Amino acid sequence: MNTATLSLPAPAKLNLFLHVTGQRDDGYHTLQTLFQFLDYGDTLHFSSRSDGKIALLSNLPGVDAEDNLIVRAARLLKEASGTPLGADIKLDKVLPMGGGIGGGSSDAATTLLGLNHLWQTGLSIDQLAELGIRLGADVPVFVRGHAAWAEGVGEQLTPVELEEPWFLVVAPDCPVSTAEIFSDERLTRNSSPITLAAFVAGGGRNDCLPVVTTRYTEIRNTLILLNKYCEAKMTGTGSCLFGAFPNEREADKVRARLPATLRSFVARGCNVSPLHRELQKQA
Ligand SMILES: C[C@](O)(CO)[C@H](O)COP(=O)(O)OP(=O)(O)OC[C@H]1O[C@@H](n2ccc(N)nc2=O)[C@H](O)[C@@H]1O
Ligand SMILES: Nc1ncnc2c1ncn2[C@@H]1O[C@H](COP(=O)(O)OP(=O)(O)OP(=O)(O)O)[C@@H](O)[C@H]1O
Repeated sequence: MNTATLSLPAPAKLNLFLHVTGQRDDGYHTLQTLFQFLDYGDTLHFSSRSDGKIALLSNLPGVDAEDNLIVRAARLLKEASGTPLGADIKLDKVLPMGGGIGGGSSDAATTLLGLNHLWQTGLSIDQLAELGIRLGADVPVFVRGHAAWAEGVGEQLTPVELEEPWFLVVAPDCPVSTAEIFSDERLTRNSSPITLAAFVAGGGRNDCLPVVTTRYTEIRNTLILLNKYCEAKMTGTGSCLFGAFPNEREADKVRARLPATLRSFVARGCNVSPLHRELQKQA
């Protein structure tokens, strides 16, 4: 039944800053943010099926298969392309969930690009990004695969070239629901827009941070701890915190000083997504 297989990365992202600039009539918030990828993430394995079934062979605790963004992405692509093919999909989950590093969105984007390749459905990146936005605000940047300045709800993307430092990412054992933070009445929703130059000169903050640290003591305490060693920032709506370092050794040194009970990893910032680098090799 299997006709072809493909294994691809689903990397994490960081929001290097995040300003909430307004709220649309549909409730979604308009943002300004800067996305960069990490060379660290989940891995997905795809096998084509001739009987048209979409089967996720790995269980993600707390998420029904039908709600999994991988299955939703596969169904969306199958419907949009009209392919008679299906797929068996396995997920090696590495990224903390509810961490603000975009694990679910990245899994969805890898599924869209992976199956588009495997099924030879021939959709363009623009078409895949349009499908992606239906699954989540963060999916298009993973589909396009380049570090980007983002506006709108995160879908108006301008590719940028940034420095590629090493990051120490710390994941408090404390998943945060994005919807919960965006619905908190204390959230700042009227930040003034800034420019990329202003960010590079040291501007920009994460508007969600005050709400998150008020709601989660564990994240507040982890932020205080990480700030002893570097300028600690939060990605997305949390819970992950990060600091930038000029090389891997410096990042590892700080990591070694953190409590062993605190989940953390060191990864390189990437302007080109590891997914796209891998797909280029397959082309
Ligand atoms: C915070 C970021 O991670 C920054 O990159 C993203 O904007 C969130 O993207 P995401 O996780 O893909 O979020 P979605 O799954 O689209 O949205 C989850 C929920 O968060 C709220 N939400 C999300 C994004 C946004 N710009 N405004 C919102 O108000 C909405 O209530 C939505 O129902
Ligand atoms: N493949 C998937 N991987 C992770 N979460 C998934 C997946 N499919 C569905 N979900 C659901 O999405 C929720 C958010 O997961 P995710 O790990 O993407 O959060 P996040 O990193 O905070 O995302 P973002 O930064 O995009 O807000 C999970 O709690 C889970 O219920």
